[in-house]
Amino acid sequence: MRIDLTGVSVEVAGRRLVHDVTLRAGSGRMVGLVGPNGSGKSTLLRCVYRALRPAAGTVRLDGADLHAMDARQGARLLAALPQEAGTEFDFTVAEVVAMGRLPHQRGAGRASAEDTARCARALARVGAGRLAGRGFLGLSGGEKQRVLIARALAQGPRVLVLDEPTNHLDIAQQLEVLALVRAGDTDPDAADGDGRAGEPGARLTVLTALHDLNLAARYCDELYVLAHGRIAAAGPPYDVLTPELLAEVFGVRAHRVRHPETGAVQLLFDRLAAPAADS
Ligand SMILES: Nc1ncnc2c1ncn2[C@@H]1O[C@H](COP(=O)(O)OP(=O)(O)OP(=O)(O)O)[C@@H](O)[C@H]1O
Repeated sequence: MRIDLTGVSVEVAGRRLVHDVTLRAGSGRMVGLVGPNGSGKSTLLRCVYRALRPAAGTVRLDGADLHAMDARQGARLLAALPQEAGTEFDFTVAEVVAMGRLPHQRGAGRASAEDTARCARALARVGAGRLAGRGFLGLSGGEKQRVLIARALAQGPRVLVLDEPTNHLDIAQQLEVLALVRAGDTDPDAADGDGRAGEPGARLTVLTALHDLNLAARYCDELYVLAHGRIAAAGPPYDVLTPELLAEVFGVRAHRVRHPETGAVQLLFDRLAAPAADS
């Protein structure tokens, strides 16, 4: 499923934080949103997963206006993992993952045997099946993140929106979580409450904010760079992450080197002189 943002601007408390963003993630593509702290990544993503409405512009899934859909319809197509997501109540892991099935349930929302099986499958896919009976609040940051990804997968979406999914993860977990998301496909048994099945094995479309530029370049098909709430550059990762752009947007001097075994490009960074402090 394709996601198109066209001329999206976002305002919070009367202040325009995101200006005129046009972005496309083609069906099955993984698109990264990178940019310095405060550049507007979370604000833009909040608009995509409908925590905010755009002040201008549209967000479309295969051409259909996401903000015109009812909440359940939208939640069957798009699942999100917001930054600092979680729950303040001490639910079990199985209960947290089961929340992903709510958009598919009718009336009082009783879980069917199929819902339960899909939740177990989602937990197994993220390698967290053994955590099902544990309390969510007692998990480590990395375990919580896996469980929340399982909840998003259990939702049976076509599109995943992730805000810094590697936050709090050690390096091995970062690589594993991104590989998991990258390889994610729509659940082949994803018949929803209307009996509509996802295309079997179709790849999920992923839009994710990431801070680590090497990880973003390694896992994403395309990158969009945000600076001061506007798109500064977009395209294939190493076309976008030029030394000039990295100096201008991130204030770093970048060197490209090759991984000695795989030959993959790696970026090394040095801080450029910090800009003069505000007077
Ligand atoms: N509710 C709010 N009220 C006022 N300003 C806000 C609000 N939310 C965000 N901002 C401001 O909007 C700007 C963009 O914030 P946002 O969180 O979208 O950036 P970000 O690129 O995700 O940053 P980070 O990389 O640090 O997570 C920041 O200057 C922030 O202070």
